[in-house]
Amino acid sequence: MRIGLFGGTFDPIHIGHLRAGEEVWEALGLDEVRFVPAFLPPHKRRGDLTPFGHRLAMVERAVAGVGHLVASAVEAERSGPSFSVETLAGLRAGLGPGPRFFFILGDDAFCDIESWKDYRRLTRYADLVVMGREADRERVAAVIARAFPLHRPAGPDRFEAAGEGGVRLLPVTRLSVSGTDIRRRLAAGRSIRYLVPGPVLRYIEDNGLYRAGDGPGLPEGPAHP
Ligand SMILES: Nc1ncnc2c1ncn2[C@@H]1O[C@H](COP(=O)(O)OP(=O)(O)OP(=O)(O)O)[C@@H](O)[C@H]1O
Ligand SMILES: O=C(O)c1ccc[n+]([C@@H]2O[C@H](COP(=O)([O-])O)[C@@H](O)[C@H]2O)c1
Repeated sequence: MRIGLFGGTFDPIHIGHLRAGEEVWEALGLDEVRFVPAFLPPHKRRGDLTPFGHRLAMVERAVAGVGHLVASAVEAERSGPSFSVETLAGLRAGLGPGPRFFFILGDDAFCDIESWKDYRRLTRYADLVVMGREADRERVAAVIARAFPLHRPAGPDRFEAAGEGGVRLLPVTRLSVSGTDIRRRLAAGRSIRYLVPGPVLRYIEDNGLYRAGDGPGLPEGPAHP
């Protein structure tokens, strides 16, 4: 079984994440892509982070009825930050050597990977799939060379090392949508229709999320500079 794991804060999940997950599923012939909301995102210590239960509920609604896209609560109730290497090691321990995992992340997140916990161990448990634009290929290749020095080019967009998961660059459509922009629009009382799936929009409205003054998600400015 080939399982994609797409981690994120997902505050909220939006059409950019969903379209990217769909394209990775299709391009790599995966059985499923699991969207994994981080219980405590290691690098996003926003005081206004929406509670995990709401972020997971929005992911569940976003993928409902799509068999190959799945919501995963694997990082729920983790004590301390949700380090990806621990998530992958836990999944591997639970499921054995059978499934092949593909950890999916954007090139923005990947270019920061040298600050992640035990990042070199990630390829012990999974292949890394870096979604990005062709234009950013050189920048990503430079990070791969530094962060995964044992991985050697094995094709234009693939890097491999013996006995390890590979690292590959995969161009996907990057819709110009972000959680930050969505939270700002909602805090300003503006529409986010069509930036998130209808059931996610309804969930946000029904639960009063991201509203100025009383919601749990009230960004004052960029989530990160
Ligand atoms: N529009 C998009 N298209 C494809 N991938 C995206 C897009 N936005 C974010 N990602 C990727 O999804 C993963 C999770 O992102 P995250 O949940 O932080 O979303 P975000 O929209 O960037 O949120 P925020 O604006 O709050 O930082 C990261 O690997 C990121 O690179
Ligand atoms: O393991 C780490 O040290 C680590 C540091 C930063 C981010 N991550 C993971 O990367 C994914 C995207 O994170 P973010 O902050 O861009 O939403 C999400 O699954 C995070 O848990 C993981």
